[in-house]
Amino acid sequence: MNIALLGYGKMGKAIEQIALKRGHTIVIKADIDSVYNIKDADVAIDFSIPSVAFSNISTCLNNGVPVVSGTTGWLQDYDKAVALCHEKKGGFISASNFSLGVNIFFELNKNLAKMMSTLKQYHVDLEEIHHTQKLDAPSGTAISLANGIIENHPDYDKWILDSKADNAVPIVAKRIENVPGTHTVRYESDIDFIEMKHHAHNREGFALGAVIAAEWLVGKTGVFTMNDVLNIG
Ligand SMILES: NC(=O)C1=CN([C@@H]2O[C@H](COP(=O)(O)OP(=O)(O)OC[C@H]3O[C@@H](n4cnc5c(N)ncnc54)[C@H](O)[C@@H]3O)[C@@H](O)[C@H]2O)C=CC1
Ligand SMILES: O=C(O)C1=N[C@H](C(=O)O)C[C@H](O)C1
Repeated sequence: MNIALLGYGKMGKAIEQIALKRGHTIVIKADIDSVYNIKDADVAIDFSIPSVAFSNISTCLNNGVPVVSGTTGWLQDYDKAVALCHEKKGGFISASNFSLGVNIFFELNKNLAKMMSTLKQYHVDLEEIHHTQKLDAPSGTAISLANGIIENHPDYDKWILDSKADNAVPIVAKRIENVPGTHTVRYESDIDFIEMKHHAHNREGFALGAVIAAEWLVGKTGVFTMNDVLNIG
């Protein structure tokens, strides 16, 4: 496949390595202010920055190029991207986290929330730790985990960052040099706690998942998630 990388930072470079190993060709490496013809690509993979993600995705969909989006922090425009994809009969996958491990963790989180939904003695907390260059907080993955709890536990209907409130899943965001991404879900009672943690050793899992999603998306029409790609959940 001919792949366009929209964003050639830490993730763009990690994706390039995996894509080349899997026999693909990188035809566009677009970063800030790059000029390119997106139609040169069979599929685009956007790992850029929150303020440009929607514009990059729109460029792809308006030109008939399927697009995989890993950028986080642009959720306010997600519904517009979905509408544009349907209007143009394009292909679009967005995920807060493309790694297989985190997608399994998402399912465990939903199941644990269901089990906890009648056990009022336990209270949930989320923590995410990322490198200090990260632009958004909380992480997209932490928001997905919080939503998994909200959908399955009647005591929670929103999330809150670095604070506490009734009916809110509290999320603490920490920034520490060189951490690729660590997420912890913890249920605490007066007697004990139960904790689930996903720790990425490096960015390889995110990059591999994004390339697998791109391979899967080509030739399909619609809006998809990683559950469709991995057939889990
Ligand atoms: N969904 C997932 O599995 C993962 C998502 N991410 C997300 O991906 C995004 C990128 O992460 P990193 O590569 O670590 O960040 P990064 O800061 O290393 O790279 C982002 C790149 O986008 C470039 N950029 C700025 N304007 C652009 C434009 N108009 N078009 C194309 N590129 C432009 C920047 O110059 C920079 O090189 C972040 O939002 C991060 O949260 C990161 C890892 C995994
Ligand atoms: O910015 C990152 O690095 C990461 N961002 C994603 C997120 O916001 O959840 C995924 C991963 O944790 C790495």
